[in-house]
Amino acid sequence: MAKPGVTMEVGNDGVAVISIYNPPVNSLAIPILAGIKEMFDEAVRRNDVKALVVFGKGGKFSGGFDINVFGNVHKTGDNSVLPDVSIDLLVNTIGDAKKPAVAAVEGLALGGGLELAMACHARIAAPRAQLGLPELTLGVIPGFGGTQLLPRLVGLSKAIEIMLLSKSIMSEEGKKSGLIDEIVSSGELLNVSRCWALDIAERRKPWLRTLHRTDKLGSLAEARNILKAARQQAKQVARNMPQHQACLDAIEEGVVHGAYSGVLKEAKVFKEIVLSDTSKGLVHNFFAQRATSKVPNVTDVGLKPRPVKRVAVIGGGLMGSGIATALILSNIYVVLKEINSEYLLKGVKAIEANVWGLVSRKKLTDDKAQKALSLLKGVLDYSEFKDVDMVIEAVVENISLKQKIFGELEKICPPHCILATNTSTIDLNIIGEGTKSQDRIVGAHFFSPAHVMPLLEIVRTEKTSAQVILDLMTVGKIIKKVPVVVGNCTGFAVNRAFFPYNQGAHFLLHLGVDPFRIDQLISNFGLPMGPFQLQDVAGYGVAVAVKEIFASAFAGRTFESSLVDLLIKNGRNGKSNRKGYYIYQKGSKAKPDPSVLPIIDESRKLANVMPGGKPISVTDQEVVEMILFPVVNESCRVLDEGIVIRASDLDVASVLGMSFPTYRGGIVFWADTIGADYIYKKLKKWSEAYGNFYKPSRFLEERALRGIPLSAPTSTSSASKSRL
Ligand SMILES: C[C@H](O)CC(=O)SCCNC(=O)CCNC(=O)[C@H](O)C(C)(C)COP(=O)(O)OP(=O)(O)OC[C@H]1O[C@@H](n2cnc3c(N)ncnc32)[C@H](O)[C@@H]1OP(=O)(O)O
Repeated sequence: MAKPGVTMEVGNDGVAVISIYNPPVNSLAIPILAGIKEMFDEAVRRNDVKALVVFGKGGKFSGGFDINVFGNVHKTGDNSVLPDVSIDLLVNTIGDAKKPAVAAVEGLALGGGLELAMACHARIAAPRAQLGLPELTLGVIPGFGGTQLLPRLVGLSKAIEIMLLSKSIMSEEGKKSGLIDEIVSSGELLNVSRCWALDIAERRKPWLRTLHRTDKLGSLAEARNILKAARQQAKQVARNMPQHQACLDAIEEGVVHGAYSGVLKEAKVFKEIVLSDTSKGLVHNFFAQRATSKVPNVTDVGLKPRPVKRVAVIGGGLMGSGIATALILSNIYVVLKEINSEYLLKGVKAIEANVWGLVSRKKLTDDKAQKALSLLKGVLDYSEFKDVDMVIEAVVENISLKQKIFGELEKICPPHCILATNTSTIDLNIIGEGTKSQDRIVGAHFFSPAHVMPLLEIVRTEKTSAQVILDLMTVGKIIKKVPVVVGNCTGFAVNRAFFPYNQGAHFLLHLGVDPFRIDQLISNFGLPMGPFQLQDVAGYGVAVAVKEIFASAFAGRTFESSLVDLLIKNGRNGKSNRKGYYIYQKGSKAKPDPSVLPIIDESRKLANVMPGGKPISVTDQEVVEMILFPVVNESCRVLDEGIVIRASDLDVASVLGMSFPTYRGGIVFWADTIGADYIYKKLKKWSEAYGNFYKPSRFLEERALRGIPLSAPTSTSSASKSRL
């Protein structure tokens, strides 16, 4: 196998082809950048070289700067290891070189990869190459000149859109916007790029130095307006994150004072912002997401995923219809089973509404919608189940009903068929109790709405086979979910770790804190909405259904009140009947409903948890902590019991399943930034004042006392308890 590196071949035509090889994505690791510089310098020196072509081997130009370097900077706090690429390599060596260079782009050119291509004097691309500057998703800004190069090629508005939204475009759109000079087939890519480079060298084509261009920038007044609007937009969509405004600062510097000044500003900001907590959280999340696809004894034992072409979904309710939607959108044939034609029709209509909803939001074309819906068949019996590869049961949370269904499935479905349940709380061993198919019973826990939310918790028992887990992971990826393999317990990883989130909010409310203040503070923290609004949106049925389950599974550390029952008794059902904690009117934002306060007072009286009968006084920070630290505490139990393979899996699950802010890295990562000791002491204090709901877990106490991060791997004694 060839070693990663940069090579150069000089042809008889006088073109030097500089090739990057660093699989899997040709990331620009520091030695690769050094190799590019070395080859460029040599090519410029050599008399037999007239022009250069830069190329990425293996079908990909480059996935950008090596993100591992950011990880190392975050560990050490030393940003001096970041190379000076923008000025030294891209401006001086490539942009201002005495010989022209053409980028031959295929597959992808992202981040530093696209910046390298933009510094060249022309870009030839293969069809459907992915082009983008996704640096902001890593909490940094483009740092190889991107903030200056892109606006000069595609204009300010388009460049800002690509950078601020971290939006990739295809080479076809790149051609229209001026980023790409010509699109040719993959087979012709190198030849056309060589000819183009020679044409520039021999003045048959213009020699355009990107940073010298101003033709796409517009007037200063126009630029100022565009930047002002972008800053406003960034304030709204990227609260609590510094990189969006920082990126605009660098762009503005270049517009006002010229490209070189902009590049210098960019380099300075880049080095500072890489040390931000936001970047630490986002880079952690990047690697954490990728780690979820590595499951010991499943993905490392040479198994091959079996094809899953036909799936039966049982139950056409909210979850079943969402799951069926996700499957047909990814070209998987679905048989949807319901118990009567009325429910079946409702389920099919819900799926159609999901699909056409995507069309109206321009996320799907008409043709693709028709194609997806043609893959759906509604049925009222099991006759179509004889040749399905997988069944996903998504009926109501009723143990005996699920047991009956799995007993029937075992008899009807082919022996290879995976038997999955979408239960969100019930123990899988109980569901499969009466069957002999426990090796193929697995949890496929989707989050609502299932065709939108990206997380798929794959729940396995001690008996689920590795092959079945691998197959479901593969299906998860095909339907564009992030599968996270977890162990079997009440609530699995996400609902288990987050049951104290809702209960903590209710506890605080019963201690006298205003629910609208709680919601505001939690949304300021970065969740899309506060716990009470979320409850309105999810519907009170969920709260009622899980109350008993959690109370018995986690006896002694739960908080229950009569509030939801009282709300329902008073004709409130949350968003579904437009009356909950908030009032919901068409076309306007949810508004706090003061008429809910007497109902809350009644519940407070019944719960009687306020010390001395008086509302407690808490700071804004304490409100957030009193809701999220109990979640950290339960997360500790999840880690201790081995419900997740690694702490970072819980981070990913919390971000994708609970919308915990990605830039905070995930629940465990965030907790470690605060420190186990601080969290332990706070919980201990509250448990003394308000009872066992806050009592620190054994795991948290041990980590706090020993000064070990919560994310550090569990000891062998704990690992031996693993449910995985
Ligand atoms: C100075 C500059 O302006 C700063 C930068 O350039 S920052 C980097 C900007 N680039 C990016 O953000 C791109 C990040 N990468 C991606 O989005 C995706 O990996 C991709 C679209 C390139 C490929 O996706 P996909 O085919 O699904 O493969 P994916 O599993 O994500 O990645 C394959 C492997 O490449 C690694 N990888 C991808 N991009 C990488 C990068 N830029 N640096 C280091 N490793 C990278 C992944 O970690 C993964 O490693 P693993 O197999 O050990 O888990």
